[in-house]
Amino acid sequence: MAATTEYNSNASFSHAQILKLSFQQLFPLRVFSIISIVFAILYTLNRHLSYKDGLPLVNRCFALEPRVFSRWRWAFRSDKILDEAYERYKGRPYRLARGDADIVVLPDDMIGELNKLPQSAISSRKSHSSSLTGYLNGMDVVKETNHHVKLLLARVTPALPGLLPSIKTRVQQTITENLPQKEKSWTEIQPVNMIVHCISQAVTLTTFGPPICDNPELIRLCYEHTLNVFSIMFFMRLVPRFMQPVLVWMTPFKWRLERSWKTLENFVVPEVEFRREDPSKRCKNPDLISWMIYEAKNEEERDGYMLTRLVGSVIAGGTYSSAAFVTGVIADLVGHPHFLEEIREEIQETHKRCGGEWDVAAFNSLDKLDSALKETSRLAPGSMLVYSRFIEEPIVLSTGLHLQPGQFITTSGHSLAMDPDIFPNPRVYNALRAYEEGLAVHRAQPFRSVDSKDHRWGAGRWACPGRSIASLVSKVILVKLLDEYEFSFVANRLGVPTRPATQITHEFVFMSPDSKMLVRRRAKNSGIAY
Ligand code: HEM
Repeated sequence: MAATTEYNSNASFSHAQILKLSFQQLFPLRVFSIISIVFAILYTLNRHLSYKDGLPLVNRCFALEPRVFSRWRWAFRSDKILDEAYERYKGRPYRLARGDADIVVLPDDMIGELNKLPQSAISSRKSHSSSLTGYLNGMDVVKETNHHVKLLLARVTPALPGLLPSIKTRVQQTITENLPQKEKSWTEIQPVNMIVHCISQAVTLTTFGPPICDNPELIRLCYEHTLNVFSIMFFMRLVPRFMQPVLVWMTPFKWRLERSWKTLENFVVPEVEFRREDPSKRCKNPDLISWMIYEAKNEEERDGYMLTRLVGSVIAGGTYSSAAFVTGVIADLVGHPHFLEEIREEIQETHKRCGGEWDVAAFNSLDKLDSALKETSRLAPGSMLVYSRFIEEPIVLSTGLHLQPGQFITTSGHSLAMDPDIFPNPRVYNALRAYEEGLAVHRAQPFRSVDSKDHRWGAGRWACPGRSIASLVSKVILVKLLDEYEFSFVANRLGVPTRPATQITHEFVFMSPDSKMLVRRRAKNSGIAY
């Protein structure tokens, strides 16, 4: 037995020795060489897939990193990514991995040069369509034509003074119907959802004209449609492109959007057909649809289905962006009551001066309110990336940087807005910043102007074509609300009244439609009646 034991223990010893030997000898030879080959392949692939233009890459750790990581980091910490990139590369171009595309972020001073390029060289609409996942929510129609953009600028904007009385009446009616009229007690409301009613009234008026613009179903459709378009984009930008066409049908938004496109079609197509029968008589009203039919250059541009899609894209561009913006202005002023008081005084004085006749000149003379609009849009712009474009022809910039067809470019409006060299104490809210910086410049470059240091409307030929509508309608709503109502914050879980949060998802900055505030009617107000 002993011999056997000895034999066995000897045997196990020799096995262990053999194993150790084989491990030492074979592991380095086989496994290490496999690992080395894998690393060599990965290294070569990584180098091969890396860009060769020397631009620093932001938000991707290495070329082979799965794009979904960039998508998620960008979705939830885009402001920090832009802040870090600006700190390292201020004044230099860099490449931003957003997950959906790698975008060259150019310094702001390149915009002048890019604006001089022919229209065929860079496209804003192809870039917007891609960023908004246009192929999933129908926003890709904007790739086909710029008919709507041109007419918003060339026809609707100059018609605004004539449209103002109708805008004011509708805003006043919506406010009276939707806001509580109690003076003694506070009522909790969802301000974005309330203000979106006012904006939708103005958007349907400028887009469709009366009487169809007052159809309650169309007004409701206006903001529901926008909500679905943006919800699809927000969720789908989180998942890889190859999964999007399937996954989108698993969200309720896609089904709702399909229905809202159909309903919009039922409004637009018969209306277009009716107006097309006699454009010289039926396209006289100053509204976008009439102008689009009247000034169409081909059959496609006056086609009812095409116009449905274009109108849908205008509605989506203007509705919630403006509602969230107006709510942001109110929330900022409530958080800084001394500014609110100054602006209320300005409204009261203007009311007296214009004798209650609130025309465009009266709204334009509200220098302090205009300054507050600039400040809120600086701190919470609709999008942190502005001047986003798709390159269509090879371009060599004066710095020697080559831009190739198929590439996306953009600029970071957020980085400029937060640059202390441009806006001192940039994180501090100062409603009168622009007003105090210099009244002459402030008046020459009001809120609706594209000449702003933070490019709140984008820049150049394709800056937001709805900026004058957004600016005027915001003022119409704010004058009435600030003068006639008092707002307050709802207490958080610790009992502290807290401003509704500004949220950032991807590059978009917005206030949730679910956010709440308190409101009551002011006993002492100027009695502004539109
Ligand atoms: C406060 C509200 C708004 C903000 C902050 C805003 C901001 C912007 C920005 C930054 C752009 C991109 C410009 C660029 O790429 O250079 C844009 C584009 C656009 N906006 Fe606005 N906008 C607002 C309201 C409106 C309204 C009310 C309308 C229409 C009635 C509108 C219609 C559009 C359209 C159609 C485009 C796309 C233009 C194109 O395809 O080139 N926006 N907006």
